[in-house]
Amino acid sequence: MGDSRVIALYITLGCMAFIISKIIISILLYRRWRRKNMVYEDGFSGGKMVMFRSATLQSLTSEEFLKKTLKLSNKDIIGSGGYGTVYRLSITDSIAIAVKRLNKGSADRDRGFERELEAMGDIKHRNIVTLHGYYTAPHYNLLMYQLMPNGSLDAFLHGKSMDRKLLDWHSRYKIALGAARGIAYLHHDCIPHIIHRDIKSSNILLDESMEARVSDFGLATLMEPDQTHVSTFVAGTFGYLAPEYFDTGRATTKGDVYSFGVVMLELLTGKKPTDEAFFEEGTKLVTWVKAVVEDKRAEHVVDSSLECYPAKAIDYFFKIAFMCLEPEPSQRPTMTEVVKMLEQIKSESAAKYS
Ligand SMILES: Nc1ncnc2c1ncn2[C@@H]1O[C@H](COP(=O)(O)OP(=O)(O)OP(=O)(O)O)[C@@H](O)[C@H]1O
Repeated sequence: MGDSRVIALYITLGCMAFIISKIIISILLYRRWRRKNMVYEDGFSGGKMVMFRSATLQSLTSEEFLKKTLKLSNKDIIGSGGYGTVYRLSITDSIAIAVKRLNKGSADRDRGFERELEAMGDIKHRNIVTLHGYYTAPHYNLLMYQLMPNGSLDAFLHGKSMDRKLLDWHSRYKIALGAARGIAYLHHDCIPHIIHRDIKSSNILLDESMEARVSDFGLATLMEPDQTHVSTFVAGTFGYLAPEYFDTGRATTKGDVYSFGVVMLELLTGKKPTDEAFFEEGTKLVTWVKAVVEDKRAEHVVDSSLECYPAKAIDYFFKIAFMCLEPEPSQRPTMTEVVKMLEQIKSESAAKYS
């Protein structure tokens, strides 16, 4: 009897020690989380929110936005790049936006930064991702973009192989034409004209109907990219940069045309221009495709996921891409001319597939 009491006492003491240690651990964890959160909150406090004429977010207040932003966690991340991390932020049950948090210290916080953002906020085009507004604080800058439910062209082409199969010839053609229209608008219809400087498949986003929307324009001119991000060279991304850029370092509309030509080849071949295999073999996507197509073996470079495609239309698509990829910038067409040439394909063959 005496023994069983002692055992019961030991069990009770053991349970109490276990519960007390759990409570102490929880308090310590909570205090650590609170401290971290306060540091995070401090980084955002004292900021300013600017909204452009956005019907979607008209009633969103700065406090509400901040409250929601502070709740963002890793599970809300939809992507990250050289300039920061992109999160999905729900505003209401039916409305969500993409918030890009620019890496601490990478943004130029002076007035010039805001002026450029305001210029971007004025741009409304069906092939350009809308910038709803921004929040600028002492330690962070947040950009609020229209959320693109189908992510980036890059993820579609180089992500899961199933996704690539979903991109038939007609979808690829439609994406090329939409992106070309968006870039042409930046080059020729915006005042002042805008040079994108970083045209690539990860900056071509896809809306709910797989229509292309150009994103990230202007960011390359707004700030120096993150030092640790290897794919970004001054402004722009290795694999997409026009050859003259390496000599002059000057961004031009013809440089964007070249990068668009690379995206066209990416669409047709399904190959990533930044693929290490090209560098290892001392070549690039452009050189490889040109050599094979000139050898009249175009079918060898066309993406094998494209099971059925109109050969004539593909030939013309290659021709347009090579015009964009002319080494001499003055020989390249303007983006308006590219749009016109792509539209000709539509009237000739794409209609068959729509
Ligand atoms: N508005 C958006 N809607 C949906 N997804 C987005 C949006 N903006 C960005 N993303 C996703 O986040 C990823 C990262 O975007 P981000 O612009 O930060 O970097 P990147 O373009 O991939 O690279 P870099 O910063 O070097 O240009 C994109 O590839 C895309 O998948």
